[in-house]
Amino acid sequence: MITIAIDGPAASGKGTLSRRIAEEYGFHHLDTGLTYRATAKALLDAGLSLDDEAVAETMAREVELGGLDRSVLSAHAIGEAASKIAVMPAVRRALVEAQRGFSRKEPGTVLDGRDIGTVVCPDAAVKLYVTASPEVRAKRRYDEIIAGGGTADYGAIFEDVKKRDERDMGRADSPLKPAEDAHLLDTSEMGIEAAFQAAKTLIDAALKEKI
Ligand SMILES: Nc1ncnc2c1ncn2[C@@H]1O[C@H](COP(=O)(O)OP(=O)(O)OP(=O)(O)O)[C@@H](O)[C@H]1O
Ligand SMILES: Nc1ccn([C@@H]2O[C@H](COP(=O)(O)O)[C@@H](O)[C@H]2O)c(=O)n1
Repeated sequence: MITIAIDGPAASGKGTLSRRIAEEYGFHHLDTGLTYRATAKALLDAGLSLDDEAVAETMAREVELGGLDRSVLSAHAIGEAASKIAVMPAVRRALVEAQRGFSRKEPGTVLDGRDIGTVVCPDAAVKLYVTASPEVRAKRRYDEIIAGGGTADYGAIFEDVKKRDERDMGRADSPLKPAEDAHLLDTSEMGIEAAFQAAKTLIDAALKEKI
């Protein structure tokens, strides 16, 4: 069983890259951000507070990894709520347990998130930390919304990206940071295909070393 751990800040492209890598190697993929989003959505839908850790933990334990729908969970308000409940240790414990179970699937898995290389799968065969400047990430998010037919304000998205970084990097439990043995991949000046090729080169070299 091989696990590839991919971490990085919001809109760095880790999800796009992870899906591509999973397809290339024939591995199962889990976007762990969706597990936080599903927990937050369950609380919002039930009209429950985002501040009650015990209630949030109960919702986290009910998340089904097979039922995560990216199109439903991608709403901005759900992402904001997800990053708020992601600071709660009990929520993280519940979701990390489920994510670790997923990571053991054969023949291999790709998990992306904020704490995969540091907490969820510290023994992953390969760890990548994907990043890009906040300006580039905000522009990618802006382009994504416009391409989907929506309206967007670049300045507001830029502020959101910075706020999300602060919350994810500044929390006490499992803050976003590169694992000590992660390969850094800055895609600020790379397109999707170039980023994939750079990741594949790193993964192939790392896997060869392990054999
Ligand atoms: N290297 C790249 N060059 C240009 N655009 C990219 C690149 N990588 C990803 N994108 C685009 O940027 C947007 C954000 O990518 P993606 O959703 O993969 O980021 P993410 O890190 O998974 O974000 P989040 O954690 O917030 O879900 C998407 O529209 C994607 O197509
Ligand atoms: N391993 C993870 C994944 C996500 N989070 C939190 O969820 C928020 C939403 O994640 P997206 O990747 O879908 O944008 C994110 O901002 C994090 O706060 C996490 O803590 N750990």
